[in-house]
Amino acid sequence: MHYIGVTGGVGCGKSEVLRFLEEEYDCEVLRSDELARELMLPGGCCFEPVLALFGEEVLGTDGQFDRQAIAKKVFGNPELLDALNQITHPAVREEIARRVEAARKSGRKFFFLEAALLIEEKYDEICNELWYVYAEESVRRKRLAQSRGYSEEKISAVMANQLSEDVFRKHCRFVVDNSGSMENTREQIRSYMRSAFH
Ligand SMILES: CC(C)(COP(=O)(O)OP(=O)(O)OC[C@H]1O[C@@H](n2cnc3c(N)ncnc32)[C@H](O)[C@@H]1O)[C@@H](O)C(=O)NCCC(=O)NCCS
Ligand SMILES: Nc1ncnc2c1ncn2[C@@H]1O[C@H](COP(=O)(O)OP(=O)(O)OP(=O)(O)O)[C@@H](O)[C@H]1O
Repeated sequence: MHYIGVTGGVGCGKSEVLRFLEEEYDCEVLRSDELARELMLPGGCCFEPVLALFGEEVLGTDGQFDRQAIAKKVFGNPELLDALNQITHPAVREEIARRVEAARKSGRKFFFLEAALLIEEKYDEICNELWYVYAEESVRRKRLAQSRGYSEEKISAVMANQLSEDVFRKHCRFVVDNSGSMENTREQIRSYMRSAFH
């Protein structure tokens, strides 16, 4: 099984790329943001420790975490973001390993893992290769404002906690430029897949 990590900064198009891969190839895909979200639900292994870190003020009326309230706190405060990461990352890492093993046993050809933090978390040592989904910053800002209503300040705060384009490029074997249409992006991926895994 080829184990491929898909990374890139906020709003570059990782989720769109995974959606395409899921449709087109015999693969299992895993979105680590989604997994972290599951583990932070009431009853999940990260719920109590995260609650202890932030207090009841980050709980919504439904008893689940209010992600916006947490984002507001952590993206302007590196120590607090670090404390959150220390709770979520080991749990996410363990669950990823379990799911990769299950996919391997089931005979899948590819496993795609999506995460913004693959390089920081040293997944280049764990995956067979990393891909970088790149898109021009102005394009990312426009898409995030339109689709998620993110403010300029929120986007800047998240970007300030992420790696520079140079570092992403240095660690990744394949760079897909998602600044244009999704069809253009799909063609770049098809072409790489043909040449790398014919
Ligand atoms: C801080 C939270 C509540 C913000 O939620 P929100 O829905 O507003 O934003 P979203 O999850 O879409 O993330 C926005 C952007 O920030 C990036 N990001 C998310 N968590 C982190 C982090 N811990 N460190 C750096 N960047 C991060 C995301 O990849 C994305 O690019 C949420 O991201 C979270 O619970 N993070 C902790 C879990 C985690 O570590 N996730 C990363 C994958 S392991
Ligand atoms: N090529 C494209 N053309 C038009 N819109 C796009 C394209 N690629 C992505 N988008 C849109 O841009 C937004 C951000 O893309 P996406 O959610 O895939 O980014 P992401 O990298 O997964 O973000 P995050 O880092 O927050 O997880 C989405 O609304 C998505 O539909």
